[in-house]
Amino acid sequence: MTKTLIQEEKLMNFINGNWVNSSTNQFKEVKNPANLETLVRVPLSSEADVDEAVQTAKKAQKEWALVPAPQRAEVLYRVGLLMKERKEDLSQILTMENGKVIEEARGEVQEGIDMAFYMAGEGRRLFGQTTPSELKDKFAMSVRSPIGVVGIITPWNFPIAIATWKSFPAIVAGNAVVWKPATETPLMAYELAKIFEEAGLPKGVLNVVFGSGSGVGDAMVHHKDIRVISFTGSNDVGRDIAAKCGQQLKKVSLEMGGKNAVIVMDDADLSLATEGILWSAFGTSGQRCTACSRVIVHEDVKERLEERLLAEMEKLTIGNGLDENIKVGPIINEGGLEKIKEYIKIGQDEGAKLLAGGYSLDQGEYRNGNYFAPTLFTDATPDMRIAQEEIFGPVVSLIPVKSFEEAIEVNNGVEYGLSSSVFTRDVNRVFAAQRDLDTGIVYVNAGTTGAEIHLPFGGTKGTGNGHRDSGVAALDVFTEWKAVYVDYSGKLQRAQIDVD
Ligand SMILES: NC(=O)C1=CN([C@@H]2O[C@H](COP(=O)(O)OP(=O)(O)OC[C@H]3O[C@@H](n4cnc5c(N)ncnc54)[C@H](OP(=O)(O)O)[C@@H]3O)[C@@H](O)[C@H]2O)C=CC1
Ligand SMILES: O=C(O)CCC(=O)C(=O)O
Repeated sequence: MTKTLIQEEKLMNFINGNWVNSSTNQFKEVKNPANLETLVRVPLSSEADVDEAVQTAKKAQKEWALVPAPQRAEVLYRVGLLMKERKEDLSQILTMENGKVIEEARGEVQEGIDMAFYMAGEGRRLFGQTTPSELKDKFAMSVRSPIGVVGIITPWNFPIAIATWKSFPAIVAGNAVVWKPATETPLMAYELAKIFEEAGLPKGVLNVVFGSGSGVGDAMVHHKDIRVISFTGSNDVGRDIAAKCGQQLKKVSLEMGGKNAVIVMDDADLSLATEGILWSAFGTSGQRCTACSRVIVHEDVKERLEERLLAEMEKLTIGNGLDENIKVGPIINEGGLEKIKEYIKIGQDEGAKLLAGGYSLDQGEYRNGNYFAPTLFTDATPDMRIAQEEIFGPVVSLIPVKSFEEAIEVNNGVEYGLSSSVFTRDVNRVFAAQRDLDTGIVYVNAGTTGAEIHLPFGGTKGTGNGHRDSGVAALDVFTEWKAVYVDYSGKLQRAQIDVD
């Protein structure tokens, strides 16, 4: 019944406010990971399509930048209202194309709605600074200026939320956007573009070009008129994009992988910790950049935690996320499934003890989908590959430690720095942990996922390059600071001279 929500058989690009065919006439089938049913065909566009979108965006941006920011914000406000009105349909389509369970899909769509209203508010803020001048009768201030055409490249795991984290601040700040969504999940992009169209966004301010990373994504990275690239995805691709942008002196914001840990101290509420681990390790089938894939546990509570986790894992229902009773949905595709299987073998070869899961499900009702059982390793050591590398699946490894200090060291001993969490009742440890955990996000007595949109989202070290999505911080990616001096003395005054 829900498949009827998808009205198109083939998608088109959205350029200059029109739905247009790609120049290649080539398509890829998009499948529902829960049953491998074909949902839609997505165009594989070309460099020429990217160029058309950029030229149109460039023209539209000049006008858009002159629209007062509070009016730009009104469009976002209407986008938020429309998203809210269509929340259930959007959530079901999201579950079909991505596989995440329906309650999580609703949560993701809600993030987009929240972002729309939050960024609409920015239209009446977009604060700059005023500051005294060194000279008499002179006024000094700094203002945020739009940058021009921005390119956003988004992944499949949060196909609507991440797009809103990037496109909403870009648009409210007066930029025009060219967006390449992940090929696996084009339907959310199609739906969001339709909503923008209905909300009255002027033609050309948002353009969507579907296609592969190596085709469309790379063409965007190299296009001289795209002045910023905001990317979320894997580390390899992010590094490559950063190098190419560096050569062109193009601003680039990167949000990449994670190897996030929950620390469970000897004084923790174990029932709460179990719940936090379960939700952040197996929610979205572990396919979150913030997913918990390590549990750093004090040796005194290790066995009790293992028992609790095993008992709760048995209750996890696996299947098609459209069923409200399902807790763990499928893996996005065959490639993702294979990668997880490889890591199970690596973990076993390294000597970690497999306590639960470790296999894919391919019989009976699971025959036509990409399902993997929630998996628990224990007695992993910090240097093992399963404790260092991003798996992007429902696999979590317990690493025993002897002290709080060791726990912090193990947490920080990975190349990534996105999210971390500590379960403890000791207020001194809470404050020391939030200071010493080298991650962009720290949770206390909660799992590693569940970011709120008005706080900065991103990580340290190999997770990014110092920029942030979400919150006011996102505006820094999509604006340039301009310093403005107004001299009203009526004479030429010179700063930077020695007045003594
Ligand atoms: N830190 C964060 O905020 C987040 C990080 N992630 C990370 O994303 C990864 C999973 O996403 P996944 O989609 O597999 O990542 P990828 O890096 O493969 O893809 C991300 C996006 O980049 C595009 N792309 C691929 N190659 C290129 C290229 N050479 N030039 C330009 N664009 C390109 C992809 O296109 P196409 O779809 O066509 O391949 C897709 O739109 C995980 O590592 C996860 O940790 C995910 C979410 C949040
Ligand atoms: O879990 C969160 O807080 C957000 C996760 C996310 O955006 C991601 O994994 O891409």
